[in-house]
Amino acid sequence: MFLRKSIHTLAQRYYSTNVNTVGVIGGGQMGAGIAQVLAQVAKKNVILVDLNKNVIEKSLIGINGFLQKSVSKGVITEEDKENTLKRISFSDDLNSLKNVDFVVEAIVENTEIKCNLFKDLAKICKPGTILASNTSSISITQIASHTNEPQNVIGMHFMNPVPIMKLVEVIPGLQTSEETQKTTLKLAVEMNKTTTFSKDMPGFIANRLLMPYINEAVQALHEGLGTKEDIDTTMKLGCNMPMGPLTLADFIGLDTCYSIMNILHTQLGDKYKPSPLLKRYVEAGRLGKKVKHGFYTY
Ligand SMILES: NC(=O)c1ccc[n+]([C@@H]2O[C@H](COP(=O)([O-])OP(=O)(O)OC[C@H]3O[C@@H](n4cnc5c(N)ncnc54)[C@H](O)[C@@H]3O)[C@@H](O)[C@H]2O)c1
Repeated sequence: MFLRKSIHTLAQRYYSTNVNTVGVIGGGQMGAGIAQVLAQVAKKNVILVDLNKNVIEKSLIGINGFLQKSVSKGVITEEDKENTLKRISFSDDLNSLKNVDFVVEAIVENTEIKCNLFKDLAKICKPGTILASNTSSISITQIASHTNEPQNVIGMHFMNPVPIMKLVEVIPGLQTSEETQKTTLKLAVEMNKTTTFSKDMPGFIANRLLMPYINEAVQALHEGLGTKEDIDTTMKLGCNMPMGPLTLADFIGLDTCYSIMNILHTQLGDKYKPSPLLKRYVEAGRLGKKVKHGFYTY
């Protein structure tokens, strides 16, 4: 562990950015994880903003719980935990981001809501602030067109759970500058993440490949090809997947899966049509693990 920590400290020194304070918008499962890693690993000051005060409370409990587990396992010290928590502040007011150097947006996967948020951010944040979106599928170029500095807008797609998963997909939009790309890559290194680049196409690389697989599993369940356990166990034990596709869908959030499939369907054609059963689950509010009820009950 010592060696790994030293290599990371060296990489951080070599690649460090001028970013001191980062605003994270959306305190759901992704936003909370991004805020934690920014504060814990990259040692940034973080302002986590969510419109919903209950979510803010839940994020704090979640981050605290994750850090406490790491202390119990001996991965970090009690002091590391306290210092991480001190670096994160919480707000329900977007104006609290007026002095940040970098923003990571992680709100609901909805094109109109994201575009409106970026329009507001362009008015609130100081000129030169990099605005990154953690969108799973929405065009970065389209989001950027709602700001007055599209060169500063970029996709920074983290994987779930953020403190554990190594990858960040980086997606430059049509007008994203080299400078914005460099700073984003450096920030990802400071967070101890590995990066890949994807063209700004629906779903980028990860979800262009993953979502049709999950959707097909839902369709298989819809057609009665097997029970949910049959489908998940077949893929887990038969194909060495770390978890079955329906369990994974519950983990991601069925609303998020459905939104991504809709973007793929609208922009890439009928091959990507969401399964009617996925739609039904979303209509029923059975959104997966985050609400304790999806294909499975938690
Ligand atoms: N869930 C995943 O596995 C995963 C993985 C990678 C990327 N993403 C992407 O990350 C984003 C967030 O996903 P999530 O799973 O964390 O969703 P989530 O439903 O857990 O959280 C979304 C949060 O955004 C907040 N919110 C909504 N509108 C807001 C606004 N205008 N201002 C401030 N807060 C607002 C909501 O209160 C909620 O807390 C989505 O774009 C999703 O596609 C998700």
